[in-house]
Amino acid sequence: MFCLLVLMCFGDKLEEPQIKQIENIQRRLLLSFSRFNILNIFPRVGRIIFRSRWKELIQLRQEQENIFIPLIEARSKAKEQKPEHDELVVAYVDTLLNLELPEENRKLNHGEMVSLCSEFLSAGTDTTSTALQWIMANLVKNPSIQEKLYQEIVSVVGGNEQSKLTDVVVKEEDLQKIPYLKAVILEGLRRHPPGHFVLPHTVTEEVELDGYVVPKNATINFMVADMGLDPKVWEDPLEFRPERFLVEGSDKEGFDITASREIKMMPFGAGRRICPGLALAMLHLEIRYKLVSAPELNLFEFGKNKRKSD
Ligand code: HEM
Repeated sequence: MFCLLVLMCFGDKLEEPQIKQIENIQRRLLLSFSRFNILNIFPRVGRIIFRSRWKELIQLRQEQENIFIPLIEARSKAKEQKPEHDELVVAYVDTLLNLELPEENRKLNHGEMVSLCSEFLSAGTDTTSTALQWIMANLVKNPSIQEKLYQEIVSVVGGNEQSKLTDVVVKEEDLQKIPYLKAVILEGLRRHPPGHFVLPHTVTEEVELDGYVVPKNATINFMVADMGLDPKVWEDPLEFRPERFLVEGSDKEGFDITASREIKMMPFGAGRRICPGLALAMLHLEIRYKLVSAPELNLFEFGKNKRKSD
């Protein structure tokens, strides 16, 4: 997942040592997050009291810039050298290089681009892979669901008992014809959302909600995981039952994951701060799912073998 996002971010297939370097700095920054967060509370005093922690943060950031900026500059040069009509698959960095901030009438500086690339890599890796792990765990636990999904995929992409699914190329447009797969993924996100909360939000004006006054500037959050388990909204909420996401009397999946019509669950948040990677994540979850059916990692076979030995 991380390698894929690095490729999407910087556009070039990097060598493994370079990817490892990026991974290493991202991991160190992420793991130090809670230790550095204290510097955010009283920045001026914090810098003096926690001097060594501040120094460590500056060093890490410098290290991150030293790795990211050459990649951003390389991309900028490549774009200059290649005329517009040349085939250069658009990378996230390209969109940042093109971006003009309308209110300030300027381009992004290198520091801002580094932060945005860092956010892109961190926000998309563990979320998607955690979701995928829960979905796979539930398929192993529920062989009948696994079988139904397997049959649906085979019926769309072809293949029979002898041929391996990996012999068949699954195209993005095939995904539309596999609504049960989408339903399985939605059920995974309901039952085990990777984030139990959204990012902290602030109310811009005082509001009254259910008799409680929420003062202006208060930090608020939402219990995402509990929403998906609310028995008033979901029948047998603890059960893994993808069918609940299929429209009754049809084999189509018809759930609005953007929560724009109603909010029954919000694994990606809701409203204008909704996860900007939602569509990408859903695509990765669907595509990745099929990739794990490679013989050496065959989830379907794993499930079948397990059933036999049971
Ligand atoms: C299953 C996968 C994912 C889940 C469940 C998820 C969930 C979320 C949630 C709950 C938020 C906070 C929304 C809020 O504060 O209201 C968020 C924010 C964000 N997500 Fe995702 N996400 C996923 C994948 C991705 C991917 C693949 C990317 C990009 C590559 C991404 C990029 C972001 C960014 C940049 C933000 C911050 C947006 C902001 O500050 O307003 N996410 N995500």
